[in-house]
Amino acid sequence: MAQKEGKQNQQRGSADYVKNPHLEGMKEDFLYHINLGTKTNNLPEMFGDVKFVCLGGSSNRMKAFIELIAGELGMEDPKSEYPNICEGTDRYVMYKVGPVLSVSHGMGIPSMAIVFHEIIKLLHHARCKDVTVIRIGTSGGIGVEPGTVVVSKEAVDPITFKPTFEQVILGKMVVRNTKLDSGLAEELLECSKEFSQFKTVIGNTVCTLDFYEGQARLDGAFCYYTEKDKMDYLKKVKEAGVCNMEMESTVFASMCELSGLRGAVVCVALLNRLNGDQIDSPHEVLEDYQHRPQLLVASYIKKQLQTKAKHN
Ligand SMILES: O=P(O)(O)O[C@@H]1C[C@H](O)[C@@H](CO)O1
Ligand SMILES: O=c1cc[nH]c(=O)[nH]1
Repeated sequence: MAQKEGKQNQQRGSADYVKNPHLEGMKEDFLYHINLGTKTNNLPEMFGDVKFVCLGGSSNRMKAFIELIAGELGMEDPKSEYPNICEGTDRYVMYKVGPVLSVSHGMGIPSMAIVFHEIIKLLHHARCKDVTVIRIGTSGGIGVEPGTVVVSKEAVDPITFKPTFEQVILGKMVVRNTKLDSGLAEELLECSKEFSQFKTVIGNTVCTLDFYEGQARLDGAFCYYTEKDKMDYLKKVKEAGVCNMEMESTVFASMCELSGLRGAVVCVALLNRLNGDQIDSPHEVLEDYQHRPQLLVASYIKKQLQTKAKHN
């Protein structure tokens, strides 16, 4: 059942990020997986100034990102202490410096969806406005050099390569739109020009349910297809304008669309899947690759904040 939800699209930038009448009647909304609540914490005081939320799979990456942001914005903590706001739970981590929130989302669609529901409600309860959300991640490149940063034009499903995300709700299949903010993607691409040490491209991103069979790898625990089947599929993927594959972009984009949040997906390609499946580059090389989307997004945020400050 293709729902019309996505078409009722909210105005981007509006603070009305949640669309749930049930929330109003609740005594407390406890955001269980991030260990924060509307009664337990003063969310407007803690988060009311948030303008950027950056999400990425791993806890260490998101800690490194907040340190980078602190440096870029000249807000370093002399003691280098960036407390994990979600300390009371080990599901996700969250760091904040000025108007930037850095949050881990774990691996895969369900993990991303859970934390993003709670982040959207957090923004709502904190009465945040004009928030931009960016996933900074890693991916498998399709026909691009390892180390290339891909800014997603569209997050597409792995069967039809259309910008849709399917979710089972009340036992029925609901199809949601996953169109990303094209203006934001272009702004990020423009910003990437200052980084001559790596290439940045815009292209579609396939979102899968699995890293191995879901991404046509030959090196999983099970594989019931041939190398030719794999290459035929990856060729079709490439022909659909896809530059990379990862595991969270469609649910992320669909939730941006539903909430009205401006969203982008910026992932580095760790390898070119047309040349292999194993990610076996040296640790330092992978660290350097993983740092690239962070550099680009941190620079973008800095510029946006500087422009805003000039106009105020
Ligand atoms: O957050 P990252 O970019 O690391 O997420 C991608 C997609 C999967 O969650 C994971 C697989 O290695 O990498
Ligand atoms: O190949 C890859 C690499 C990182 N993340 C993915 O989902 N796939």
